[in-house]
Amino acid sequence: MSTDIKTVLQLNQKSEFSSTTIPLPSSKSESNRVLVIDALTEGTNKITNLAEARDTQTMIRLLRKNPPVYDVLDAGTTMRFLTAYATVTNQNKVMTGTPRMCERPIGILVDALRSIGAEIHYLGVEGYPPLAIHGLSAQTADKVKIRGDVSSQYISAMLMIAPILPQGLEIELEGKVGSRTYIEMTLELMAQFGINYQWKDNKISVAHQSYQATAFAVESDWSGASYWFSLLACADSGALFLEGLKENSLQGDSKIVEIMDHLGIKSTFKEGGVLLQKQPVKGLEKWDFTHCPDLAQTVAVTCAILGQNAVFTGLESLKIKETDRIYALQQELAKFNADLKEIEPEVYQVIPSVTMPSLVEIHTYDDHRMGMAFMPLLTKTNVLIEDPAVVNKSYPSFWKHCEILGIEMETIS
Ligand SMILES: O=C(O)C1=C[C@@H](OP(=O)(O)O)[C@@H](O)[C@H](O)C1
Ligand SMILES: C=C(OP(=O)(O)O)C(=O)O
Repeated sequence: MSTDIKTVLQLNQKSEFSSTTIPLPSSKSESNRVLVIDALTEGTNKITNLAEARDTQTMIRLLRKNPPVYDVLDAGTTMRFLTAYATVTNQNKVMTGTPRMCERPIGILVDALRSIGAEIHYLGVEGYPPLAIHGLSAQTADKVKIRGDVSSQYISAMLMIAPILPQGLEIELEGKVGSRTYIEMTLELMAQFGINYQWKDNKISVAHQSYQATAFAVESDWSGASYWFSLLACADSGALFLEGLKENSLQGDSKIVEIMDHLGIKSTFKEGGVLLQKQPVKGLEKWDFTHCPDLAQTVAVTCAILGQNAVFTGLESLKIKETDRIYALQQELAKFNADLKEIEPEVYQVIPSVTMPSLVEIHTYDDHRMGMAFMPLLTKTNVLIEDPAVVNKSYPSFWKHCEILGIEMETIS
């Protein structure tokens, strides 16, 4: 997605942040779900606060224009959710995306859809996009087994189309289930649009029924909020008010409150958002990211800066996201003499930085979270972020929000 012209953002060192309000973006995970639900609802919903994220804008554009080829660019949820949507609405559709998207597996979802009667062909490598969908003319099964340890997005995709299927659907989750909070988000949103479901042990059942038109306002994005928690944790002093966040969120990444409580941030929920203040660092010994994988980069960088030798588990899915995030973290942490070291299979330890160069240039690997997670390094040194527009995937106003905080920056082409 990056251009050939190398654009770099220079962030000048700064370590104090006066009490400032940050207007967060809306959640792309919630937005992309309600857009699919909306497309499957017969009446008219009133949906507000949809995300500015490119992933969401792509979803809106594809649903509105309905082209024969759904090019989702690098949006995982858009790829997985629209594959199921195009199938259940019995359309002929080619699903494609960026070269990286065509390396992200989709075979588990395709198998699940085929097992209920869908006709789907691979146009390139078996198990990966691009795909040709030829709809679902008749439902041939009402039960499906899906393994839960690769991506929860396959399960969310099947759940959202389940009420539309003439026979409904029972999904049996096989093995370890990762990103469970995202499955819960899907079900909770479906319930808000009138859908009844049952989740007992490893089986989720959804009978045939209709989505009910309703009003829904998308919440602010907890994943995007995590970078501001990290910035304050790494800063010498200050306070921040993050607008629009609610304590009882549908988003599992609200776990950042608990994680950052160990890393020197006190969070107080108030009318209209959450106030972040500094408190003594209690220390983070270990954390399991199985259900909040998108926080791993934020917390790894924070620990590396704060001298925390934390042990991380539950990082398996990071290798198949926008980039191999484990490799990317290891490469970029090394630039300031830190590491994310695999100490046992699938167990990683943050090796914090002891000496900080006077300038660190961060490569972003076409991954928005690489660009944003390394921003807090500016509390310790000058930072160059390559391809700053990478943040557009989830948080296009990220650098504008850095400016609100008085972070000095300069774009160099
Ligand atoms: O359903 C969702 O909105 C998401 C689920 C997670 O993916 P996996 O289920 O692949 O871990 C997460 O990493 C992604 O950013 C958004
Ligand atoms: C992994 C992510 O998104 P997706 O899988 O939807 O591309 C993300 O936003 O960090």
